Amino acid sequence: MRVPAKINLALCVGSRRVDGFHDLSTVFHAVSLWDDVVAVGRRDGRITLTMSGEGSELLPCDETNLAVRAALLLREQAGEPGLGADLRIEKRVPLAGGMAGGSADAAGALVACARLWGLDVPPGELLALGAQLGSDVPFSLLGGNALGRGRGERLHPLAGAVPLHWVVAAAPDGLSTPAVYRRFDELTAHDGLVPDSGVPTDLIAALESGDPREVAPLLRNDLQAAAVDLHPGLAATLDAGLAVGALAGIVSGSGPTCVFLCADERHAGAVAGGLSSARGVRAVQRVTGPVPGPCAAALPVARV
Ligand SMILES: C[C@@](CO)(OP(=O)(O)O)[C@H](O)COP(=O)(O)OP(=O)(O)OC[C@H]1O[C@@H](n2ccc(N)nc2=O)[C@H](O)[C@@H]1O
Ligand SMILES: Nc1ncnc2c1ncn2[C@@H]1O[C@H](COP(=O)(O)OP(=O)(O)O)[C@@H](O)[C@H]1O
Repeated sequence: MRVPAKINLALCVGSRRVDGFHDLSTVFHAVSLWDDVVAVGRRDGRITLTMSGEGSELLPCDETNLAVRAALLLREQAGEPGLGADLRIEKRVPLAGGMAGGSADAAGALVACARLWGLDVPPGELLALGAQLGSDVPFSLLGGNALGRGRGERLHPLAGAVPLHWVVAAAPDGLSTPAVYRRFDELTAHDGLVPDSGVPTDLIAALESGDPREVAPLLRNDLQAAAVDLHPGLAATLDAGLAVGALAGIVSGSGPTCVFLCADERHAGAVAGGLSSARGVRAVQRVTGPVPGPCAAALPVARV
């Protein structure tokens, strides 16, 4: 089961709610960088996990891993405690990079286990289970382009199938999502700013046009200042991408991965080449989006 990473073309962050989450309007965009999740049956009712690839040596394989939690939640929901599985994950999405790799693994485990165990779970129910595991998990199931509201879990699929070309610049380390949201709260309070989670309608219209030059000036990430504050090297990475000709550069979600929008495939090749030796950039990859998630047909495309 191949599950894509995401970037946020717009991440409009509102105030912190009483439950500790922030209200959002975010335009999710799934890109061609995937974690692979496989579930193989076992008869002893145990759920085990082995991981390889990007950052996997830093992750526990016990019941704190999002993929194991996903399998346990699905089994509990099915009311079949005897169901077992060996989960195997090949990671390619940068760990703690703001590209929702953990959410992709949880989404992959839900779908792979549902198939393995022969459970007929309607896609809408899978999305609801995903939302219990993390705010980004429903989008990892859906993929494509989607507007996320609430804490990011309420999804409206968006039109816009023309591929956009991106260069992804991974950082040598990760950033903690809660720490970035906390820094966002501190910075907005300090600067007297009013957080605004209004829907970015201009960006949504530009995305529908498929013209990267229309999309570029409308990319927006309200968490970017907080991520750069916690990881000052990101400012140089963003500058380096613009210096080698990217149409626009932005921190992906809570960071520290930076993504650069390019005009077409050739341009992406040139930008990737220019960025590959930039200081503070661990790895550079070219990707396109949108790409479908494993439950792509779960919801109809909406007009917002
Ligand atoms: C910032 C975003 C943008 O898509 O993703 P990443 O860039 O980290 O991948 C998301 O909002 C992250 O979603 P996800 O990583 O699933 O977060 P969760 O597990 O639900 O929550 C982790 C923590 O992040 C904070 N959080 C998350 C979502 C939200 N709308 N408001 C928040 O304040 C809370 O502190 C929460 O305890
Ligand atoms: N299977 C998993 N893959 C990645 N991270 C996981 C996984 N299970 C739990 N986590 C936890 O989720 C955190 C966020 O990881 P990740 O989803 O890669 O980044 P981000 O939230 O920035 O997109 C990790 O630091 C780790 O503690």
